[in-house]
Amino acid sequence: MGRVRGEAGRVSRRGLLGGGVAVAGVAGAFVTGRATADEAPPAGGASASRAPSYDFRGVRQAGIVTPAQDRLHFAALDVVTDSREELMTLLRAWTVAAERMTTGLPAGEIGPVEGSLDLPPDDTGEAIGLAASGLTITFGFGPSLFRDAEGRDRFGLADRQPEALRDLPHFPADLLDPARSGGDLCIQACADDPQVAVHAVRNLVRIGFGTTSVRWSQLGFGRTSSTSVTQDTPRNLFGFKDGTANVRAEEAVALEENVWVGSSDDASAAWLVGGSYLVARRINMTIEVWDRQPLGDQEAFVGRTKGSGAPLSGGEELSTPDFAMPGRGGPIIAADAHVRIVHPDQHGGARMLRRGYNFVDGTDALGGLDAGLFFVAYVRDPRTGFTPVQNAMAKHDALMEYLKTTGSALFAVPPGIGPDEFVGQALFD
Ligand SMILES: C=CC1=C(C)c2cc3[nH]c(cc4nc(cc5[nH]c(cc1n2)c(C)c5CCC(=O)O)C(CCC(=O)O)=C4C)c(C)c3C=C
Ligand SMILES: [Fe+2]
Repeated sequence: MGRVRGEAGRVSRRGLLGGGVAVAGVAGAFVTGRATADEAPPAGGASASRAPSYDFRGVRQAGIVTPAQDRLHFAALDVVTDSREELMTLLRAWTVAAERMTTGLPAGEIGPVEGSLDLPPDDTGEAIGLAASGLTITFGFGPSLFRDAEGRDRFGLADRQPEALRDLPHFPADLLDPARSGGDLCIQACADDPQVAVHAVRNLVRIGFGTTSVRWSQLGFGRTSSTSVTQDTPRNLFGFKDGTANVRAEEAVALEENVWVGSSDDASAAWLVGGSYLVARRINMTIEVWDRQPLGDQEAFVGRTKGSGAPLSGGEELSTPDFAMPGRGGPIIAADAHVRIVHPDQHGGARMLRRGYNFVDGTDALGGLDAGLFFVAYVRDPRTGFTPVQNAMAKHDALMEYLKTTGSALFAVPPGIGPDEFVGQALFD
């Protein structure tokens, strides 16, 4: 009791342990490896050894084209107040905390162990000694933030609800758990250290106490996409390279066409221009059944080889698939192969920026792994960029026999912010 508050706000998490260099403030922290969300990644990518940090402020929110980090903690929250002011206050507080944590600082300026012994700390402490670890925090707004289930305007925002921001349709073969679906707000925290990602979400949830409650959350590991040409293609839990044909940070034109909301897209959503839509789908994979399928069948279902990830029509991983090449009794890339069904050629050229993660949430009642892909994709318009692709998959894709979608949500992700702005501010102006 009576302990004097120190200058913990001026000390990095590493500095708190005494093992690192205390920094003079946010601007000076972890300069090495620092990048803005729109920049190409620092040389070497987001390797833990270089421990880069990414600016929270910028033209775009970080965590979209940022080279996909290894770990995810995703949370969907419901707003439990009716007050627009309280919602804005929360977004202001989240902005301050997110900017600090992505720099490697504690969530609050007092810090986890420097404050009064009589008060709860303004940071929970489990990231003491950990670097920024490439942490990005990306915020989104769900359809239910604008209108409740009865269509009532909750916060005076209804006339700003984008046309495209409606609940996703119920797709054939969806087995959705409402408790794992939807949400007024979302937080996507990605980092190369799982504890840093969990710390970020935990502290934002703590700050939101009384204004928000967590609806559902998902941990992920082993990114299943590359979002930069500097990254190797990782593998999903079926053992296949995943992310080969993804939209990359370096593809400026493709990003404008497929990922960023344009100025003429929606008159009621000027606040979203330069942002994107985040589609989240929790897809269980029946691992044990898949593992009993012959290698040749597994490759036929995907349309690529399991080893190199090359299309079955030949070449290397990055070779263009030849969907017309004949095979035995039909095209060599089968009519129901995943890469054929979802290919942009089948969907008016629509591409998406995939940013999903593997998950294993223990075992189910039958002893099988409760495991799969937490599919995350950023699209300019889900009505053209996601829904037709998902519908085609649900109806025709050979992979579907091994998939069960248990959670689903859509969020509008506002663009980045300048100095003194809070995340999503333009929605309230
Ligand atoms: C509706 C969109 C998609 C869902 C849902 C989806 C689920 C899903 N995908 C894999 C495995 C792979 N997907 C691959 C490519 C790929 N997938 C989608 C879309 C969805 N996938 C797209 C648009 C693409 C790219 C197609 C192209 O442009 O060629 C691949 C191949 C490698 C790659 O390009 O990434 C694999 C493997 C699983 C296991 C899965 C559900 C659990
Ligand atoms: Fe896919």
